[in-house]
Order: sequence, then structure tokens, then C-alpha cells
Amino acid sequence: MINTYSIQVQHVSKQFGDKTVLQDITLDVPKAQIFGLLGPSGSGKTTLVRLIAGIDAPSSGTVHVLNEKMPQLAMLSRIGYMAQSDALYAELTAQENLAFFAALFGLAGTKSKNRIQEVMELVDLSAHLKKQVSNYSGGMKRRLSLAVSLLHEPEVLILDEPTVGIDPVLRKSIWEELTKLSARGTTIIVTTHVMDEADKCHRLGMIRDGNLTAVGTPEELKLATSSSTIEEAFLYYGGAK
Ligand SMILES: Nc1ncnc2c1ncn2[C@@H]1O[C@H](COP(=O)(O)OP(=O)(O)OP(=O)(O)O)[C@@H](O)[C@H]1O
Repeated sequence: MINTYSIQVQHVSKQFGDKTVLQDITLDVPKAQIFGLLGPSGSGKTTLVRLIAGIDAPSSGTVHVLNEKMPQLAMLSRIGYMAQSDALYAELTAQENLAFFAALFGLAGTKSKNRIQEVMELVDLSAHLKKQVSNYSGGMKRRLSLAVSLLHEPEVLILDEPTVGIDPVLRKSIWEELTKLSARGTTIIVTTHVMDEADKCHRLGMIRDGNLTAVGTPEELKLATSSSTIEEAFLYYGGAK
């Protein structure tokens, strides 16, 4: 399957025991697009991005990332994934954490050192490089997790609520960076509850009770629901119970 889509989700369903969490989801994300997944708590966003990242496998249907069928271990180096809960070693410093993940991604020597500096500048944590992560605040841990996901300059970036606990100024600079990354060809899939972030995505998918209820640009979704804001469109598509 060779095409210009970076992410292709086809007829994907996911069950946990007898509970259906995702139902027949079909979704394509072209290269260099920022695709936002919007939905109420428990609607299935995390489950879907975990399938795309290859952390879990669908019960039925297929997921392809960069034309490779997922899950696939070899894809780790081409995907950056930032989970909702931070996967960091609290007893190590930020630098040690980053060096560990850099080695895992095959970065070494000066390349690794330079890249660690770059990503820490990007998330405004350069001054805290040598601090033990157990002394980091919740927001700082989120920023460090984002830095980890960017280390190896992945072609596809998957971010699960990346800006929770991050102040508005830094949130803005992170979004500027995401926009720059996409302009350089990175495909980004991001889950969010924040409506002004949703507006910054090129396309949005609305998810409710494991179903994809609408897909379109923010403008298309507003137009289709006669809404003046994404929040109104979100509520129209069942954002509130
Ligand atoms: N491993 C699991 N076993 C059983 N049920 C699960 C498992 N993982 C997720 N679920 C259930 O799947 C549903 C969707 O969860 P998911 O975390 O994907 O939602 P979400 O949209 O990301 O929510 P939030 O916005 O709160 O993070 C929930 O009802 C959750 O309890």
C-alpha cells in the first residue's frame, strides 16, 4: 500500500473483554498534517492513538503508519510518542533521561548531546537539565516528555494531551514549534480538550463513545454545524452528555 498518507486507520475496532471501546474507525492523515482528536473523557482517544503508535493492536481492522502495518517494533525510530502519563525515570536527572532515550533511538556522541540541548531549549527547560526529575513539577515533566518524543526528529509525532499543566505562554510556543515541524514535513496527531488548540489543527476528528462522528477542517466543522466556535461544534457532535 504505497500512498501519500502518513497514517491510515481502516475499519479499526478495539474491545477490552466484552467492552467495545472503538467501533469501525476509518481515518487517513496526509503527510505534514496536524490532525487533532477531540472527544469527551473516556471516548477512546488514548486507545486510538496507542493503536497508531503501535503500543497495542486492534481487535479488527488495520493501522498503517508510513505504509508499514502496525504494530511493528522497527517503527519505533520513526515515531515519536508522548503518552498521557509521563514515562520518565524520576531518580535520574533530565539529562540522564534524555541520554537514555537518545541511545534507545540510536543517537550517540555529539549528535546526541546537541539534540538534547536543542529539545530542552524548545521546551524551555535548559536551566533544569541537571535537576533530578523527582524535583520537577507536573508541567515540567510534561515538557520533558515532549522533549523526549522530539529527540530523534520522528517523521510522525503522536501527542496525547501534550499541554496539560503547561502555562499559556509556553503552550503558545509549543504550538508554534508543532506548526514549524509540520511545515517541515512532520505528521502530527494530537489529542486535546483545549478548544483554541483544536482551532490550530489542520483537520479534526470528533470522537464520541468509540465512534468517529465527524472529520474536517475546523472551518468545515463550524460551517456544517452553523457554529461560530469549535466549542459549539464540539457540543453539537456530542461533546457533552
Ligand atoms: N486496558 C483497558 N482495559 C479495559 N478498559 C479500558 C482499557 N483502556 C481503556 N479502557 C476503557 O476504554 C474507554 C476509552 O478510554 P480512553 O483512555 O481511550 O479514553 P480517552 O478519550 O482518551 O479519555 P481521556 O480524555 O479521559 O483521556 C474508557 O471507558 C476506558 O475505561
